[in-house]
Amino acid sequence: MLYCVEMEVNIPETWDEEKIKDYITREQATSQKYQKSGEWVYLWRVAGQYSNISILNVESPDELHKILTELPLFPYMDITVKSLCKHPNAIRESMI
Ligand SMILES: O=C(O)CC1=CCC(=O)O1
Repeated sequence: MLYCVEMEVNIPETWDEEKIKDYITREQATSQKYQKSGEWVYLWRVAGQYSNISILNVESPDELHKILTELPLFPYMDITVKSLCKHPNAIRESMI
């Protein structure tokens, strides 16, 4: 199942640089684990915003939930999930 996920990051203003660095390092490790497994297919920064657009290819909504809640920054992100299916007018097969 394909999902488009938008994650808007809201780091609390009270965090110091060390704490921010720690979260970002652990966030990277978690997302790269799923990028390497092939479940996290694309990760794009939204230009000019502290947010990303990601495409995930996972077995189920439960698996998507498991991955998203494993992210250290999960409690500090506003997340929007959209389920994707084929567009009838698409001229290319999905590369995923
Ligand atoms: O967009 C961000 O910086 C938050 C994030 C989610 C996965 C990741 O690697 O970073």
